[in-house]
Amino acid sequence: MKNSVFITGTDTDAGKTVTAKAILQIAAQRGLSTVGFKPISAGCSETANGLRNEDALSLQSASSINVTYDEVNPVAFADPVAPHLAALRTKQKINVEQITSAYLHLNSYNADLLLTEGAGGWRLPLGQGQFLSDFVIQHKIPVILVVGLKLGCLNHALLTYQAIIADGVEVIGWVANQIDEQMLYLQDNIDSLKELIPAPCLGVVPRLNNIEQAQDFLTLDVLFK
Ligand SMILES: Nc1ncnc2c1ncn2[C@@H]1O[C@H](COP(=O)(O)OP(=O)(O)OP(=O)(O)O)[C@@H](O)[C@H]1O
Ligand SMILES: C[C@H](N)[C@H](N)CCCCCC(=O)O
Ligand SMILES: [Mg+2]
Repeated sequence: MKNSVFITGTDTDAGKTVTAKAILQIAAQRGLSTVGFKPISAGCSETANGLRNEDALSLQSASSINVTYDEVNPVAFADPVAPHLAALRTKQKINVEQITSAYLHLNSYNADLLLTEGAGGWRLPLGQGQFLSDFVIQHKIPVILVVGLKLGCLNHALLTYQAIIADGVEVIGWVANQIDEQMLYLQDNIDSLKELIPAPCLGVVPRLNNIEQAQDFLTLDVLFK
C-alpha cells in the first residue's frame, strides 16, 4: 500500500479534513496504524497548552498512534487567514525545511499510513518564494484531490489537477464532496468531473448532517492495494 498520502483541495473549505478523517477511520478499521499530520494551520483557539486548531485536533484523535498535538501540527497561527500573512504579522517564518523535519519525525513512527492535510489549495504560499506544494514535490507524496462541489469547481478542479501533474506528483484519486446543498445540475457536474479528471473518483460524498458518515461514501482501493 501507499504509506504516505497528501490531501489537497480545490480551495479552503473543500472538505479536506472531512475526507482526511474518513480515510484515517477506514484505515484504522482495516487494522492499519495511522498518523495524521497538519503541518500548517491558521485559525486556532488560544488554550493553556498553546494554539489549537480543529483540523489538527481531528487528525490527532483519528490517529491510531499516540502523537502529541505539536507533532501533528508544528506550525499554528491564531488568525484564520493565509498562513504566510499571519507569519508576517507574528514575525515568524514558515519554510519547507521545518515542515520536512516534522514530517520525517512522524515518518519515523513507521505507521502503515501517514496522512498529511494541506492548508487552502495546492499552491499555498509559505513566503520567501516557497509553497506547500514544494514539500509534497520534494517527498513525492501521492495526492488525493478533494473537489468541493459548487459552481466554479470544474475550473478549480482541472487547474489543480493540471498543476499537480505538471509538478511531477501523482494524483492517486479525487473525491467529489458536496459542500453546496443547493447545487444545480449536481449529477451533471459530477459526470463532467469524471470525464475530465484523468484519475479515479474515490467517492461522492453528499451533503451530510453527520460528517462521521463520510467514510461510507469512499472506496480506497488505490490507497490500500
Ligand atoms: N459533505 C459534507 N456535508 C456536510 N458538511 C460538510 C461536508 N463537507 C464539508 N463539510 C463542512 O464544511 C466545512 C469545511 O470542510 P473541511 O473543514 O473538511 O474543509 P477543508 O478543506 O479541510 O478546509 P481548510 O482549508 O480550512 O482546512 C466544515 O465545517 C465541514 O464540516
Ligand atoms: C483559514 C483557512 N481555514 C485555511 N486553513 C487557510 C486558507 C489559506 C488560503 C490562502 C489562499 O490561497 O488564499
Ligand atoms: Mg481542513
